[in-house]
Amino acid sequence: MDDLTYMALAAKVAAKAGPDETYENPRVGAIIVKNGQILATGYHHSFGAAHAEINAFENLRDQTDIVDSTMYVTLEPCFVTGKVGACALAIAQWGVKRVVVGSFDPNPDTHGRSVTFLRQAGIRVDVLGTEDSQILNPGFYHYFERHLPYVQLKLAESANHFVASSQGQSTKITDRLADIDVHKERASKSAILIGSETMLIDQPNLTVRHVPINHPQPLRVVIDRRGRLQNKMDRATNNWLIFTTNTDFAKQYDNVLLMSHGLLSVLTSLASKNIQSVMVEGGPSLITAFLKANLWQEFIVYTADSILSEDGVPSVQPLFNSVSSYRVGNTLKSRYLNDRSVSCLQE
Ligand SMILES: NC(=O)C1=CN([C@@H]2O[C@H](COP(=O)(O)OP(=O)(O)OC[C@H]3O[C@@H](n4cnc5c(N)ncnc54)[C@H](OP(=O)(O)O)[C@@H]3O)[C@@H](O)[C@H]2O)C=CC1
Ligand SMILES: Nc1c(N[C@@H]2O[C@H](COP(=O)(O)O)[C@@H](O)[C@H]2O)[nH]c(=O)[nH]c1=O
Ligand SMILES: [Zn+2]
Repeated sequence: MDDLTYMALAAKVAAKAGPDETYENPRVGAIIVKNGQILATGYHHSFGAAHAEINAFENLRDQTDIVDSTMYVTLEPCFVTGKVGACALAIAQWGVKRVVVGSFDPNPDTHGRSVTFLRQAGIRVDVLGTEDSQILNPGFYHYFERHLPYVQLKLAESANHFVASSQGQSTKITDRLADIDVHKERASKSAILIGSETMLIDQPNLTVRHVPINHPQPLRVVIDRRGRLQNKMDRATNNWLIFTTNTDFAKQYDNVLLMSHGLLSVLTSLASKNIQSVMVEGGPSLITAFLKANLWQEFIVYTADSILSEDGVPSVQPLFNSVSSYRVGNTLKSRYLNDRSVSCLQE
């Protein structure tokens, strides 16, 4: 097998973890090859857990076999010690002869540094420049390359395209199976964002509850330009972040921030708080504003099989073709991408 085939295999191994499990960490796969034989594979299972390279090493039947082997890894090994030790340092000590990297790490803490370090340690390093890692981790690359959170818009609608049964009403649309899927989507994000009307009408929790997580809950964010939540601060306590243009409101609370230039300034502010990805969970007015401002990367719509009254709150109809559409139980999940270069391999 050639380098590209081994790398494609490493990407498949990386995809064994879901984005809801690795959260703000990238999904990474590694393969150890010697004399044309795959000796071990490994991947990053979950946020804060051992990295792919370490797991591959641990999975070797005989760890002395690592000497003079080739390690294929979808993403440049990490250079700095974070939640776990730096993989580049471990690899340099193992006696690996060659490291084949799929893509440079976009994180400036590592970018190019591990490749240089391993070469200086006498290891041959080849960077293939394959796209697997970008496809596996669109949010991770978007955040570090564009310095803005990856924005996923999301709505749940009835079969006849309404998001609520009437104005001022909260309506449960999705069933249990779809809710589990929604919560997996939530679990892969750093923050969940809603508009003020949704906050006032739905009084939502916006937590991950239907799937287990071993990482922090997403930050809950509301855009409330007029400051209508001013007298309802019992719900939006310190755990929530509120963006407003109402200076009096912003002066009163530490978790209420002034937004100066519309939605882009909200995203810029979130990026400065290390928020890598945001799920915008409605309502339709806010989703439309993100679409119009072209400040989105992905839009998912859950279409239930139920019918709501024609007096309901209309959903947002995407004017582009979905890149994937499949059933989650009785619900149709459609995914639309703004940047067609980002594929949907993460499913
Ligand atoms: N089924 C589903 O998936 C969902 C259904 N819903 C339902 O939808 C209904 C509410 O819908 P909707 O009124 O659209 O609610 P939104 O949550 O979108 O809130 C609307 C408010 O958002 C703010 N807003 C609008 N445009 C912008 C902009 N460009 N920049 C910043 N803020 C903006 C405005 O308030 P201000 O000017 O004060 O900032 C506006 O009044 C409810 O019935 C709710 O139950 C809600 C979410 C999801
Ligand atoms: N009604 C509706 C959704 N509505 C969205 O979910 C929020 C409620 O979240 P929580 O309080 O955590 O359950 C609500 O404010 C709105 O943003 N989502 C869905 O997947 N399906 C649904 O039927
Ligand atoms: Zn690492």
